[in-house]
Amino acid sequence: MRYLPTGAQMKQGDQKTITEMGMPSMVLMERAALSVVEMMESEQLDLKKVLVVCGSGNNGGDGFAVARLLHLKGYAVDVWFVGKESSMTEETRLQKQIAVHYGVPVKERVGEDCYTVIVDAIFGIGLSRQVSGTYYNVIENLNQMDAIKVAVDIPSGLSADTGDVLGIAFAADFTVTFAFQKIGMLFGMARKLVGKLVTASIGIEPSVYDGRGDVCYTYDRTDLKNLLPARDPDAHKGNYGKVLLIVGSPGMAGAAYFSAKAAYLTGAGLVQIYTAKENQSNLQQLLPEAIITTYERYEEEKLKELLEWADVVGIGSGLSMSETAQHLLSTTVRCAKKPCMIDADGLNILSKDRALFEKLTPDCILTPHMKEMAGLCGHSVKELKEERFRYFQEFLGSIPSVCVMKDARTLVGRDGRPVYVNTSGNQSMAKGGAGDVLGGMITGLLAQKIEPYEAGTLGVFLHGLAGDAAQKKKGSYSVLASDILDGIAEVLTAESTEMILREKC
Ligand SMILES: NC(=O)C1=CN([C@@H]2O[C@H](COP(=O)(O)OP(=O)(O)OC[C@H]3O[C@@H](n4cnc5c(N)ncnc54)[C@H](OP(=O)(O)O)[C@@H]3O)[C@@H](O)[C@H]2O)[C@@H](O)CC1
Ligand SMILES: Nc1ncnc2c1ncn2[C@@H]1O[C@H](COP(=O)(O)OP(=O)(O)O)[C@@H](O)[C@H]1O
Ligand SMILES: [K+]
Repeated sequence: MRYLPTGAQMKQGDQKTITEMGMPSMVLMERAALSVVEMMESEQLDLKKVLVVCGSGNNGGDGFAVARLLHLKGYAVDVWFVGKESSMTEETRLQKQIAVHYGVPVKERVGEDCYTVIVDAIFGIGLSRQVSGTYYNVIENLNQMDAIKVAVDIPSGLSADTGDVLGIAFAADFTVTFAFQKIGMLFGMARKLVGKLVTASIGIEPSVYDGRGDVCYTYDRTDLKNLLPARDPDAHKGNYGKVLLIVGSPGMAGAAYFSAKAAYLTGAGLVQIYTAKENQSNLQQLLPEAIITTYERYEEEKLKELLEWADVVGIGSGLSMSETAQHLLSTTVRCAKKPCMIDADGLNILSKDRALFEKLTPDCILTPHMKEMAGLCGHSVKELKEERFRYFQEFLGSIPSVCVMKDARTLVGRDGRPVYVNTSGNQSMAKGGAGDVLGGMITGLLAQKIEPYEAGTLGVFLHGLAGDAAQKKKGSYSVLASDILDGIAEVLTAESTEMILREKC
């Protein structure tokens, strides 16, 4: 697990390390600068002639230290100081003095010199407003130079909170960020402008955020071994839960197939699909492992019997918004009294039926994509994209349930719990059926007695890993939902083989 702080949270982390651990700010800065130099050398950048562009804040201080370290290693370095003397921080003033004492050339302007590498240390996480005037011109000028571009901590001009470009931003080939990837780097233009990202450890420990519910986090592949439910050698299918999937209207057998197969592949013990009669023979052929039960019209007693049978329920994928679908959802939400994942048309129905919305429980997980989320929370997709965290938190405050807001960077949350931001997955997954697979995976995890919030975070993470495995085989254009299904098996096979090996050691 790794934290993804905002700019303000990162500053608190810096301060806590300085005041509570007694780590001097100048030592953090030295380590920050060392990590930038180390990256430049390990990436074998052509360091024949380096320009380090420094602002007045501590980002500029890092820059002066980088310049000094490179100079001491014998590389030709110039510093271009573009900040204001009057607003320099104490550390930056000191770093500038030290650099000058060591003989680093500090220039007020740069001429026609050709640089092989440009290091951007103008603004870091302290950028607080739109970039304009001279700073704008400098960044525009740097972007036009023909050199490898390295950003210190974050490309200048990018918001560390949202990834928005505040007027103009440095377009980096490499960014060395300190202690933690900042949350803004995952969104918007930041994904293009950060270039290759290196996160350098400089002495600010993750424990600075322990116990705080307001700092977002993500998972990495190494977390899987602690997250996956154990498989008992004495187990029988009953141990891994009975899943009821109420999915697939006429012509939508695919949604039922993808979600049911995903639930099985993620480890569920037994899957029953309750679907429209028309889908029966297709589904029986596609997935003989599933129990197929069908309806021609809404039958309350039959549905209640199935809800009684199930340990967990998934409803909505390909369900349509017919009257039958509305009855199915209404009875499920009101009567299920067990973990319940609601997806797709289930959410569209919910957004039009406020009385039913009020019946949501802590056992429910909603999995809207941005358009479905817009219907649920009453804000447009554009507004959601601009202020995703604000509206997501607001929505979480209005329901007792877990919400998985799907996008290129999916968020998972529950009121009172930190927001998980997914960093697995890729653009090949922007295809019909990918969401049905996710719904099935989350339901499959619920069936293995994983709590809804954890089933949401783990399901989303695994789904992205499965998409990454699919992209490795099929590239960015040709991945189908069925390839993501294959990806689940690939990721879990690798993980369970490792588990078996660990147990044998
Ligand atoms: N010990 C530590 O703390 C460590 C910190 N570290 C490093 O420090 C960085 C954070 O440093 P920071 O907080 O000093 O802010 P930074 O990003 O340099 O910029 C602030 C300056 O920019 C100015 N300014 C802002 N917006 C502006 C605009 N649009 N247009 C014009 N000016 C604008 C602002 O001016 P003001 O708002 O005061 O007018 C102020 O002068 C961090 O990213 C990392 O690199 C590491 O060494 C690890 C240890
Ligand atoms: N560019 C992307 N990067 C990462 N994940 C993506 C990307 N595009 C789509 N996905 C994932 O694929 C799934 C698509 O879900 P959804 O829109 O509900 O699809 P459908 O309704 O067609 O099944 C979501 O889990 C989403 O996070
Ligand atoms: K920078």
